Amino acid sequence: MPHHDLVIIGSGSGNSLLTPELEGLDVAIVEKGTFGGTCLNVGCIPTKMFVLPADRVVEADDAHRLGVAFDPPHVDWPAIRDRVFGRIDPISRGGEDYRRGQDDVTLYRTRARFTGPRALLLDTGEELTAERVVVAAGSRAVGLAVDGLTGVDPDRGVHTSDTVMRMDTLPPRMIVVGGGFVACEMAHVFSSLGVRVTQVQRSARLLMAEEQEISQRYTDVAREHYDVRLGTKVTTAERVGDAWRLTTEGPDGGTDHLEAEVVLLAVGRRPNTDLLDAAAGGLETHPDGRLVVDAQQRTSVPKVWALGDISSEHQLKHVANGDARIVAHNLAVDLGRVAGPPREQDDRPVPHAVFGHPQVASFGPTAEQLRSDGTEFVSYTQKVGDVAYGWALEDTTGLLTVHAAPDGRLLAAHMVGPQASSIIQPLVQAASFGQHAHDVARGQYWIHPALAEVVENALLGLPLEG
Ligand SMILES: Cc1cc2nc3c(=O)[nH]c(=O)nc-3n(C[C@H](O)[C@H](O)[C@H](O)COP(=O)(O)OP(=O)(O)OC[C@H]3O[C@@H](n4cnc5c(N)ncnc54)[C@H](O)[C@@H]3O)c2cc1C
Ligand SMILES: NC(=O)c1ccc[n+]([C@@H]2O[C@H](COP(=O)([O-])OP(=O)(O)OC[C@H]3O[C@@H](n4cnc5c(N)ncnc54)[C@H](O)[C@@H]3O)[C@@H](O)[C@H]2O)c1
Repeated sequence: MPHHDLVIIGSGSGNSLLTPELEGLDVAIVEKGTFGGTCLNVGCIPTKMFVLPADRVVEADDAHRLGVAFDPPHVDWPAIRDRVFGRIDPISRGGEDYRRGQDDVTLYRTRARFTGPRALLLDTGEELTAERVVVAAGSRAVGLAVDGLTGVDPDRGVHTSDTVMRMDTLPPRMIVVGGGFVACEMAHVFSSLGVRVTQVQRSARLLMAEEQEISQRYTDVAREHYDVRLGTKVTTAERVGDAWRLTTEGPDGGTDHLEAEVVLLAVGRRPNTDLLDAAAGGLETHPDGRLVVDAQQRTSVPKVWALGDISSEHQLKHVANGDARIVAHNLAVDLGRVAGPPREQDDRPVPHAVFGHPQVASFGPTAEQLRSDGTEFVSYTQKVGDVAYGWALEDTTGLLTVHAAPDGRLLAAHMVGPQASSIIQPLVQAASFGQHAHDVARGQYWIHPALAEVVENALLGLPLEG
């Protein structure tokens, strides 16, 4: 039975663990799916590459407000799709070939599950043991339990984000079920590319977890672009010819029927612990299936660490990468290759962005959460349309809300609007380093008349003490 110094389960963020400090170890990587994991192959990177042409279409359509008109776009789906995967697939293959070429790395292209602490059985029948194990097995899209919908079936038009980006042709109609990150980004992409999209969201707004006004504005804009059904759930599904007919129940209890060639299920992701027989490995899990880890990313079993979606409450790539940096360091400390102490998670804010139309970006609690926690705070909302670049953009919907402690510490920022994912970063920095809001605003020049003046003005608007 092969015994390795280190076994890594999952080649997404797990593949970035092998820093120079770990050189020379006998390492095994076990990967059951496409090499490189979710972000590279079916997640962050392809989705954002699809969002870009979608943004172009919306911008061109919107340009009449600036005095410029374009003809309706010609959308070449195979060209759009092949640009994306023509770039990504070779990176995945190259990464796999590189690992195969390393003398001290063994790649097992199959599923692993635990049979005991640091003991694994592969679907090929091979058994492995290891001195150290890192579980980086990620998460997967969940399905929808609805009568008539017998699971994800891309050949019959029932997709998740794993398959929808590789469709041969664009369908005339698509029903997107869900109102979170994936659903909103995909509804933006496919509606902009000419598909008649209906988004079905069981809650009262899209992106419900966002600050209420941001979620409301996002929902209002989405409704201008495609059909959004709020407070609506899918009750049954049936196949009608080449299409799906979904029966829905609306907020007033009334039923309706929606038809589309493609149904995209975007109703959340669950950690892959069940595929791993985590319990057999002695690994404790949270009620939602995540592995329990401490601040050093150690699981409940000695010399077994975990990182990324399998253990994190944030299913975000920058968080998985941060976890991987901690685990790589702590492995090196454990091996005596670098001096301690081990690294720990700190309380830095975790930002996220939704690359829909418009973009949404945020970190920290919403006003509602701050109030229910009894936190003392002050707020200011700066409209994008009220700064000079916002005039240039003719922006009517963008805004940035900042929440701060009365002493000037930034607690949260929530933005909807153009390039929100980048605009918000100076606020993430200020909050991460404990900078005073007014120091950030007045301790530097803000390029005029750049969009970042939204940040400057939001900070200056905060009614702080002193
Ligand atoms: C459509 C979409 C868009 C996204 N966009 C963004 C974004 O813009 N920004 C952002 O920050 N995040 C985004 N995310 C989230 C981000 O992709 C994930 O948080 C991140 O990829 C998680 O990395 P990971 O290493 O934990 O898991 P993964 O990258 O999923 O790696 C886990 C690997 O483990 C393998 N595996 C699982 N179980 C086993 C087993 N038992 N044996 C062997 N191998 C196994 C899997 O096949 C997989 O390759 C997006 C996700 C999706 C689905
Ligand atoms: N830009 C990004 O950073 C990005 C993009 C995509 C995904 N992600 C990550 O991946 C995670 C998963 O994304 P997601 O959009 O699948 O999940 P999500 O948790 O963001 O949204 C799930 C949505 O499905 C709805 N839902 C859940 N169960 C349902 C049911 N039975 N019927 C109808 N609706 C139901 C919820 O109300 C919610 O609107 C995100 O939380 C995020 O961390 C990040």
